[in-house]
Parts: sequence; C-alpha cells; structure tokens
Amino acid sequence: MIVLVMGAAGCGKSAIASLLAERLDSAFLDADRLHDAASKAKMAAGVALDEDDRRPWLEAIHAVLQQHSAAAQTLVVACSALRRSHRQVLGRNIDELRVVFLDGDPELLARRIRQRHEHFFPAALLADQLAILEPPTGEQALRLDIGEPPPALVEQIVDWLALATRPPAAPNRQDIGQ
Ligand SMILES: Nc1ncnc2c1ncn2[C@@H]1O[C@H](COP(=O)(O)OP(=O)(O)OP(=O)(O)O)[C@@H](O)[C@H]1O
Ligand SMILES: O=C(O)[C@H](O)[C@@H](O)[C@H](O)[C@H](O)CO
Repeated sequence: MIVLVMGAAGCGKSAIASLLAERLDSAFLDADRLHDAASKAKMAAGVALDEDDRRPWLEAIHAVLQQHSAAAQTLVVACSALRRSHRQVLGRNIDELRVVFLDGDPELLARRIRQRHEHFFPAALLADQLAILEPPTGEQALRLDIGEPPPALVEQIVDWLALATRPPAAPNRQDIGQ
C-alpha cells in the first residue's frame, strides 16, 4: 500500500508522514528530497515551479512508489501533489493508493512556514500553492484539519487505513452454494 500525505507547503506533510511511517513500521519518502538543485534554487529565490519543472520530479517519485508497490511493501510519501494531474502521475499502475489531504487555514500554514528554519521554501510562495491546489474529490482520500496535534492526526489516519483495507465481509451461510 502507498499512503500519499499531501497538501500545500507548511501543512505538515513531512512531520505527519514520518510519524505515520514510524507508527506503521513502514518505509518513508520525503518527496522534497527528489527535487533537483535547480528547482530548489528556483523556489528559494521566490519563483514557483511550473509544470515543466514538476514533470521529471513527479516521475522520479512515481518510480519509487512503483518499486514499493510491486514488492507489496507499504510506503508513506510526503508530497505536495497539489493538482489532480500530479496525483494521477503518482498513482499510475499503483494498486492501492490512499490519499491523506492535510487541509488548513492559510494563516496557520503561513505561520508554520515562517516558524521553520533551514528550509528552502519561502512563505511568499504559499499563495501560489493555494491557487493551484485541487483538493482530492472522488479519489480515495481522507481530509484532516491541521489544527489538530500530530499524534491525533496520525491516529485518525491509522484508523482510516484499517477501515479502507479491511477485507470484504465473508458471505453468510445463506449465500453459500446458492
Ligand atoms: N499538526 C501540527 N501541529 C503543530 N505543528 C505542526 C503540525 N504539523 C506540522 N507542524 C509543524 O509545522 C511546520 C511545518 O511542517 P512540515 O515541515 O512537516 O510541513 P510540510 O507540509 O512538509 O512543508 P513543506 O511542503 O514546505 O516541506 C514544522 O515546524 C512542523 O513541526
Ligand atoms: O510542487 C511544488 O510546487 C513543490 O513541490 C512544492 O510544493 C514544494 O516542494 C514544497 O511544498 C516545499 O516543501
């Protein structure tokens, strides 16, 4: 199973996804690690990525997801995946993709970005992220409010995953042989 933890900058993708991976005893990928140097420099200079920048990055993330999916290994990935088309690239040929959308007030997102140190992403780019964000609809997704503390968010994700992966109920006796 692949669990994608997504949302705009500062929503807590890295924090929540890494805690979740620990809780599930699974692999963890922070998609920001796969940005090339040019993309990181671009964002650090206050310029938002465009779709040409994102395409090879999304493909590189997808390759990691596919390896884990093919090996039937659980992987939790923290990735902004703002547009539906981004999630379509990530989910290509992946049997079990679960999407967790960390949603929250823009003011809180901005505050969390500003509080952070040693990160390439400037708060000034948040407006661009929110402008292109397409919240998941009709995808297998759980929406959570980032106002809650990380452990509470992680427990809600664990409960939701358990429900989503529970096998279908066995047929009752009447169904058998009919
Ligand atoms: N639910 C939460 N409650 C309080 N603080 C949080 C919560 N989630 C994350 N944080 C803190 O907010 C800041 C931003 O979180 P984090 O870096 O995980 O966000 P992100 O979505 O990965 O951001 P980016 O996409 O820019 O890398 C961090 O300092 C983190 O510790
Ligand atoms: O698609 C994008 O615009 C980028 O991936 C950003 O989302 C950053 O990587 C991230 O949010 C900062 O960590």
